[in-house]
Amino acid sequence: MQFLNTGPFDTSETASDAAGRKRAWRQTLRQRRQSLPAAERIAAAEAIVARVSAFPAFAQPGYVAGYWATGGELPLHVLQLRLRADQVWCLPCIQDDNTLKFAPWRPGDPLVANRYGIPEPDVVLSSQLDAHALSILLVPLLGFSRDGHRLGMGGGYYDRSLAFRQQAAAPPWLLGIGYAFQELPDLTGEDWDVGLDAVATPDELVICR
Ligand SMILES: Nc1nc2c(c(=O)[nH]1)N(C=O)[C@@H](CNc1ccc(C(=O)N[C@@H](CCC(=O)O)C(=O)O)cc1)CN2
Ligand SMILES: Nc1ncnc2c1ncn2[C@@H]1O[C@H](COP(=O)(O)OP(=O)(O)OP(=O)(O)O)[C@@H](O)[C@H]1O
Repeated sequence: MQFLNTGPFDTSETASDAAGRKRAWRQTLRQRRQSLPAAERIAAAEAIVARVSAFPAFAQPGYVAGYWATGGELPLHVLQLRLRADQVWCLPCIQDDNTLKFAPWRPGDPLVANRYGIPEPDVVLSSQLDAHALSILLVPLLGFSRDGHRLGMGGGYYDRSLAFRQQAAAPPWLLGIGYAFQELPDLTGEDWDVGLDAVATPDELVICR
């Protein structure tokens, strides 16, 4: 069992201290993300296009999973508009077993709200793709470290759906998306965490391994 008490933290930190630290980070970062001025959010949506495009795997054709930005998440609609003809934009769909599948979505296609009120493509299960079928996933995050650790919303959806990447090489490539202020140098991993291959912020593309 691996705890979060590595690095500069007191080595006597317990698992519940670590959980409390993660909770505090989540609260602070959610608030900071929500309160970002609109002008910065707009600039970020533009700037992220060049950063994602610099990721070598983005040159490959195939299914690109994004997300429908909510709660102050970095918006991806500019990126979606700039996809090439050989790339198909997909959005995550939460399953009954708390994993994610992914469905192609273009503006105008029907949407339905999931359990958190986030829009998902309104398509039958047989039209939804398993994460294995994707060439790249743009993964939403609350926090990240330069070595590819990710702090998410706490539902474990991405870790559960991408567990196979702990043993298998890409694709799908996992590219975290966030603002530079979401970097947490002291973020460490849990046993079930699936590492990110890279993180794109409006300022830079960080290759994690
Ligand atoms: N845009 C987007 N879509 C996504 C994710 C995401 O992080 N961002 N997910 C990434 O996993 C999945 C959904 N996971 C989520 C997990 C928690 C909450 C959330 O708001 N939790 C509230 C409690 C809400 C409730 O219980 O009803 C909270 O933490 O306060 C939202 C989405 C799939 N789709
Ligand atoms: N592969 C897995 N199998 C079963 N449960 C898992 C798996 N991965 C994560 N979980 C569960 O999900 C819970 C939340 O994990 P974690 O706090 O790492 O979420 P997160 O990555 O921040 O959330 P999200 O992916 O939804 O943004 C954990 O308590 C863990 O029990």
